Amino acid sequence: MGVANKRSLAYGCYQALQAQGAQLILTYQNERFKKSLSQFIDEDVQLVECDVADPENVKTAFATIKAQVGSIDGIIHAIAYADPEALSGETTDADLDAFEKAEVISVYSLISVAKYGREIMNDGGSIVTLTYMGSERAIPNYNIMGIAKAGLEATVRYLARDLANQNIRVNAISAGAVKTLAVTGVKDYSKLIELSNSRTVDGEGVTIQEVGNTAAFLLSPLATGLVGDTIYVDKGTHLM
Ligand SMILES: NC(=O)c1ccc[n+]([C@@H]2O[C@H](COP(=O)([O-])OP(=O)(O)OC[C@H]3O[C@@H](n4cnc5c(N)ncnc54)[C@H](O)[C@@H]3O)[C@@H](O)[C@H]2O)c1
Repeated sequence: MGVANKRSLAYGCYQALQAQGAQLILTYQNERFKKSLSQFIDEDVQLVECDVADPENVKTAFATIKAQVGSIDGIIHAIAYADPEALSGETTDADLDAFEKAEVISVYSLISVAKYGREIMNDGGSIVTLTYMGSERAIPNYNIMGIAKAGLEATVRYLARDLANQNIRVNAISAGAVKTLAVTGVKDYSKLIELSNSRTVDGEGVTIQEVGNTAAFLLSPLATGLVGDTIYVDKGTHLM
């Protein structure tokens, strides 16, 4: 869930999972994204509409997936949104509407995805979401999205506890900064990426392939020991 274009972190996940022979289904937000996907995604990959702003859409999307394939083994949730006006200045500038929107799309969506996804998920399944270090540190302009990511990481822990009775694992990847559509909403995002890259072990930013490979690992039985965790995949930025 969350491939917008070839720069998307979810596209790195798509590529990594495809390399492992997974059968993939992509969900897209609306027709505009579907059009974009159809230009570079293999024709045999199923595309299902799912605007997570309304949980009813999530319910419908998983019902559609059930009708098409029966059951699934994993979900990658790579979705977040906040109005660009809320991703600049100070946290007190954000109004309640902007805050609620960010929480609904970036946090509650993981709950609704888990709620309806678990109904069609096989024993031993795995759910992975994408988060960012702005959950723990006050990153310039990240503001309410940092608060949302803190909520998302807490959501991962609670879902991990609750889905354990179905033998489904839930984890998060905390990715380093990568230039994607979502990041361009953050004011001065180029500076953020530059600073982030300058603090990696070799001065080069993490790639979407590296993020995707970790996602493929987390979906696989190699990661059965990882439950409710947030794993940094940022080439060391969080340490420096
Ligand atoms: N790019 C980074 O530096 C970075 C770092 C750490 C974490 N992340 C996280 O990775 C995830 C993926 O973002 P990305 O950077 O690949 O950007 P992206 O713009 O490629 O992907 C964001 C996706 O969210 C989807 N989305 C937004 N609102 C939606 C809605 N209402 N319903 C359904 N889908 C919706 C968009 O359609 C898009 O596919 C996000 O959670 C983001 O916060 C990104």
